[in-house]
Amino acid sequence: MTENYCLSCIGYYALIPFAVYALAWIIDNYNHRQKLKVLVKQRAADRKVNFEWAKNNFEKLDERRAAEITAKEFEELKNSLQNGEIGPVETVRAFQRKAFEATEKTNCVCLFIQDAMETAQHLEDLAKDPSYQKPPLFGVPVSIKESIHVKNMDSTLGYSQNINKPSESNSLSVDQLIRLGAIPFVHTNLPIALLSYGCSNPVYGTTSNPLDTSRVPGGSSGGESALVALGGSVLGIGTDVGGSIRTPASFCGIAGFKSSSDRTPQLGKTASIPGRQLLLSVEGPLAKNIDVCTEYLRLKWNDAVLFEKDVYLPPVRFQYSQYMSKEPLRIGFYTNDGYQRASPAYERAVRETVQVLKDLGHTLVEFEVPQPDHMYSIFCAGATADGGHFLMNSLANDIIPPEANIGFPVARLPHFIQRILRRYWPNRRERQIIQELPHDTEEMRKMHEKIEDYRHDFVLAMRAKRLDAIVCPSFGCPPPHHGVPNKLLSASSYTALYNLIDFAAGTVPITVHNAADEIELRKVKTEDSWDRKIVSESKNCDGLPVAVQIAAPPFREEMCLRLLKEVESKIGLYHRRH
Ligand SMILES: CCCCCCCC/C=C\CCCCCCCC(=O)NCC(=O)O
Repeated sequence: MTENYCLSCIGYYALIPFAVYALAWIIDNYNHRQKLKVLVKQRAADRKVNFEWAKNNFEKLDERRAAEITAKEFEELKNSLQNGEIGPVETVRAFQRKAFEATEKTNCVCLFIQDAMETAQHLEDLAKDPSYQKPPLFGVPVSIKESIHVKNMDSTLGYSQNINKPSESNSLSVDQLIRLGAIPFVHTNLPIALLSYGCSNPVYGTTSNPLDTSRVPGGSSGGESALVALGGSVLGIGTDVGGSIRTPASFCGIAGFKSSSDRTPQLGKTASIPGRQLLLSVEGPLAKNIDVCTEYLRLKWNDAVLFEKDVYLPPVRFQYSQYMSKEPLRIGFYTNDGYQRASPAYERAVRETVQVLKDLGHTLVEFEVPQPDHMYSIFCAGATADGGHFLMNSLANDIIPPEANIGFPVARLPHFIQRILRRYWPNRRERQIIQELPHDTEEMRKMHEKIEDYRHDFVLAMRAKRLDAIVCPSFGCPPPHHGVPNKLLSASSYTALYNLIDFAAGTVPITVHNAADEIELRKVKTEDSWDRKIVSESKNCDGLPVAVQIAAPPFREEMCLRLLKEVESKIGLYHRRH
């Protein structure tokens, strides 16, 4: 009896270290969260002061003059700054006002970059010297996605744990923009961790679509698309690893372009998942039309200094011969990628584009995406890189409001449970994704091999039909309501494919959702919750823009831009309206 009593006492004592450890963990966690909450509050207060500063600053410029300046299209703005009709200081002030109004409507600006005023004043002083040669973007204010480093500004990526960690230097792209005469003047909003096409985070809140504020502006460069669409910036720089330039551009009715990864530097931005091997995040432009994107890329690729600063960047200049060519091309097209049927309006947009390209003398050939289920599953594996380990740890370390929640709880489970789920998870498409998430180095190596093999298969499929480029939907559905993107991964398959195979790809808006699309929607068959969400989110969106996507192999960026321009000039929304 006594012996039994002693044994059970020892048993209880043995639990004490565990209890102490658990208690310490709970206290630590609580303290950590409290600290984060303080940081978030502090940032909200600092942001208020920052916005007040911007307001005081732009109010120094007459409102009518500001409106005159911001009404100018990119080319006209550039020329007016070149010929001295307007100056950099007043131009920054004019765009600050417009960006301020845009953020009142959509919450698209994180912070105004205060150094912009100094840069503008410096340019103005330089221009007083008659021998000064104005650089090509002299005085043009540009907006920068928050994940791209700007000296003295945080790149939080929407994590509260990253508040008050300012960048020590500019990213290469920001440095280059300044060298070209441009003035980075705002940092724009994004979804926490960047891996979403919504746009919500605990630090700066939720950005809305300017055309329907109950819907998302797209992501992750959603602050950019909302701002540019509202005229608060003539050129925005975003990043794209699964569609984060093209999706927000499509959702807000503007143009967006991402090159293949070899044509843009990697230095100076914080990637959603650092150390990712094959799915590299790519910086690129968002603007009201594709000409502005092209002009920016022309200047970017013709700047020899860029290639000196990043010795790993292949020194490939802007390829005028591709861009100016009038040679008819063979172009593949599909309305359905075989993974996720897109809303009818996107299918119609492809059919209308195909007709336009045929009329222009190109040959259009139907194309089937090889192994679509495999394609999207290995994309998810490649985009998260380590089975979601880094992502889930970073998220677990933060405070995530429900509308910003991008977590996929499966990745948080112990691997032996995930291995069971790989077999028995009820939803087919989710099961396929879980099966590809790597759990050890061998699986990770195999994942990379699968991506390389898939790239090769895709190129062979294009070669078999002798294709130069591909036309397809820009996305699976119209901008969904806030909170939906993270429950509807599959709609991103149309953009994700071109990151997986590292092609150049761009989108231009060419039509709007209409009543006939909604009638067509009634015929759509649904298999799972993703299909059903596509259908429900495609309702009541009359008038929202619909874009088309054009993609081309790496180092054929300029050919891709040429085709986007041809389509936009014929049926593009803005060309038709203005
Ligand atoms: C049960 C399902 C398990 C799901 C595993 C999901 C992995 C999620 C990966 C990708 C989601 C794709 C959404 C695409 C968003 C675009 C991201 C982007 O381009 N970001 C830009 C950047 O990182 O620079």
